[in-house]
Amino acid sequence: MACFLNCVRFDVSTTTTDKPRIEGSGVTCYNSWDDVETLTSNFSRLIGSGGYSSIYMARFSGSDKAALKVHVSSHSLYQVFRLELDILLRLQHPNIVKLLGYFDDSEENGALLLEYLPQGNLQEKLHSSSKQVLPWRNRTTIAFQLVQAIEHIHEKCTPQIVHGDIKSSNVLLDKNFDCKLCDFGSAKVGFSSMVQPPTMSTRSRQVKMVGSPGYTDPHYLKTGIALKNMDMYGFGVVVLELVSGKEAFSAERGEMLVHIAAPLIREVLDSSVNIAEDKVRQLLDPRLARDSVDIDELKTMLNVAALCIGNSPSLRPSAAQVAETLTQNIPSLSFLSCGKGI
Ligand SMILES: Nc1ncnc2c1ncn2[C@@H]1O[C@H](COP(=O)(O)OP(=O)(O)OP(=O)(O)O)[C@@H](O)[C@H]1O
Repeated sequence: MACFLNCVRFDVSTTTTDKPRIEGSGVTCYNSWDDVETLTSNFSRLIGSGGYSSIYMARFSGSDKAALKVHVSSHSLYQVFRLELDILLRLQHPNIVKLLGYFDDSEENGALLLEYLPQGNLQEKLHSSSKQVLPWRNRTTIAFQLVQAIEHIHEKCTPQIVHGDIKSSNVLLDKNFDCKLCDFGSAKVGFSSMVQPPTMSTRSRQVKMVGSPGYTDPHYLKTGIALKNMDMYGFGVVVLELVSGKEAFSAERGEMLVHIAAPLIREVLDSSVNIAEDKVRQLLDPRLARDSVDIDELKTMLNVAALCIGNSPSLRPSAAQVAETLTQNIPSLSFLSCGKGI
């Protein structure tokens, strides 16, 4: 927290005495930095942090828990905040984190008030040393809900949105372990998703600084063009994490999960349903009891992951196709799909 507070500039000129106002969408617009301080009891509890922001526990309407995401104060990061705000103002989906309010000084400082997700992020749930193991049923449900959120931004929003940073730490979990996609700070909207980022060196055709290790589509690294199937690649890696309980990238061993899983993935793609059960189970998270995991469901999850991380982006399935495959092959998901299409 200390680091964050050093970075934020508390500019008195940005503080006005205007009262918060509730906009048409039901989102509250806070006009004063004092309101932000009050919401977080003066930034007293840090609950998460990312590359560009710190997330504090907040109280919304005096009592309900909420999370306040404060972007580091700078002119360039203000654009990241504004992008995330504009996107969240447009989105309403049960598997996408809900925006409750925001503060925007129109120059450098911005904060997003979000619904609070008490179970934290999926990365911590899967890879922390906690004894609590996420059951198989929750893992398949999370995969399905995540792909529904992706389908929503890809297919049901005009203009379309490419999230650009699908990874397990951007998947939050509510009290029932239902998933909510968050962090739209790397998103690309409409035609901007086709534009090469400025970090692209035209001579070497190498993107200098993009993506999260272990999750970034190699095709994006080569071309710098953010397409929907880049999100499907990140999704495929998250499915591999759900299956194996292994991290997408182990800094300790310098190892990527996609490389560890590559031999099995190749076999899955070659032989699909005929692959030997023992072989498939080799990648399964050893913390899951063998008989708690149906072999056909496991094969379906692996098959989906394999197709999503495939080398040829144009052959990757769409989010809608993955959602359909999952519901057709994992019976416990069929009742969830009844509420689809929000
Ligand atoms: N609404 C929320 N409820 C509970 N925890 C949250 C919430 N939003 C974020 N967090 C926590 O804070 C972490 C960082 O959030 P987020 O990914 O939005 O920040 P970021 O700065 O955009 O990160 P990145 O470095 O990935 O760009 C999450 O992984 C999660 O642990």
